[in-house]
Amino acid sequence: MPDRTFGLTVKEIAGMSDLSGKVQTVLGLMDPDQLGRTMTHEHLTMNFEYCFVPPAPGHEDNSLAPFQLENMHWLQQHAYSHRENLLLYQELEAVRDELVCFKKAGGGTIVENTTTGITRDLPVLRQLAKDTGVNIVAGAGYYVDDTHSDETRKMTVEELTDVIVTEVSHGADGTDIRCGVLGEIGTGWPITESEKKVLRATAHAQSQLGCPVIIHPGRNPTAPSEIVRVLQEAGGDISKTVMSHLDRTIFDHDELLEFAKLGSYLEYDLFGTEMLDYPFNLGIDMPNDSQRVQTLAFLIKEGYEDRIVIAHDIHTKNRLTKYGGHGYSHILNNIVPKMLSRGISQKQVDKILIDNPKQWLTFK
Ligand SMILES: CCC(=O)NCCS(=O)(=O)O
Repeated sequence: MPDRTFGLTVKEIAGMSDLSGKVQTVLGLMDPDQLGRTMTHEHLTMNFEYCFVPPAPGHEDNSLAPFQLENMHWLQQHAYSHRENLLLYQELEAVRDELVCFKKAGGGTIVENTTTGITRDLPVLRQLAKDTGVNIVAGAGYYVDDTHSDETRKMTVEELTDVIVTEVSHGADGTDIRCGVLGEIGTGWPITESEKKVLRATAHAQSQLGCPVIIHPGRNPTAPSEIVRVLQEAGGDISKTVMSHLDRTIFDHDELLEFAKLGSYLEYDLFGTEMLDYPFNLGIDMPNDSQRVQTLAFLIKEGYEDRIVIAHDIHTKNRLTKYGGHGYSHILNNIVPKMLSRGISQKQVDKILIDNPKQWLTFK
C-alpha cells in the first residue's frame, strides 16, 4: 500500500474512521441523536452577487431602493435584481437573532450549504453555533462552474479530491474548522467539464470518508438523474446523497417517481419562496408552499417518506424576518401545521425533520 494517497497518509485516512457513527459540526463531532429537527439546506452567510440579474426596463428605481416596506413585495418578486439583497453576509446580527428564534421554535440543527465560490465563512459559522446553541454543519467542495476559479478549473480530479477530503478531515479555508457534508456541490445545465470533475472528486471523497453529499442540480428535469449517473460511475453512494431544489427542477409526477427510484434523498428546499417569474429559467413556474406540501404528500403516498428532507435555502436578505420575510423558522411554525392538516402524520413529519437528516448526516 503506498504511504500517501492524494497527499494524505495511510494513518490519516485510517484516522477518518473516527468519524464513523458521528455527525461533524463546526464545533466538533456529535452524537446523531442530539441533532433534533434539522433544516438540511440553508445559508447563514454568503455572497450571491455573481447571480445579479439586471432589472427589467421600468424597474431600475426598485433595484436601487433601500430596504423599506414599500419595496419589500418588489424584492420578493425580483430578489436577484437588487445587488445589496444578494449580500447575506452583511446580516450576521439578524441571522444570529433568527437562529435563537429557530431554537425556541424547536429547531436543533442547520446544514449550512455555502461552498467555495459563494464565500463560505467558517469562523462566522463557528461563532453563530457558539452564540445560539444551534448545531451547524458546514459544507465542503465547490459551487457551480461560473464561480470556479482558474486554479479550480486546472485541477485534476485527484487534486480536487484531496482538497475536499482535507476540508472534512482537517479543516477548510486555512482554519481548523471541519466540514461535515460535501456540498452544496454546484452544477448547471448542461453540466460543464469542470463541474463533472468536481462531481467525480466528490464521489471519490465520499467513498473515502463515508460522508453525506448534497447536490445543486441545473434547472432541467433530466439534470438530477444525469448527476446521479456521474456520481455512481465514480463510486459515489447515492443512498447518502441529497438532491436539492427538486421544487424548481422536476414537475411531472411520473418523472419524479422515475428519479426517486434512483435512491437519493429528495429535497424540497425552497419553502417560503414565492415568485411569478423565476429569472434563471423563465419557462419554470415556481410552486408555492401549498403545492410543495402536496408534492410531499404524493411522495409519501408513493412510499418515499424515508427519503424526503426539507428546508428554506435562505440565500437573500429579503427572506429574513428583519425584512418582512419568512425566516428560518417558517417550516417549523407554518409548514408543519399545514403538513398535518393535509394528512401527513406527526410520525412522518418527524421522519422528514429528524430521522432522515440524522441518517443522512451520520458518517458510515
Ligand atoms: C446559493 C443558493 C442556491 O444556489 N440556491 C438555489 C437557488 S435556485 O437555483 O433554486 O434558484
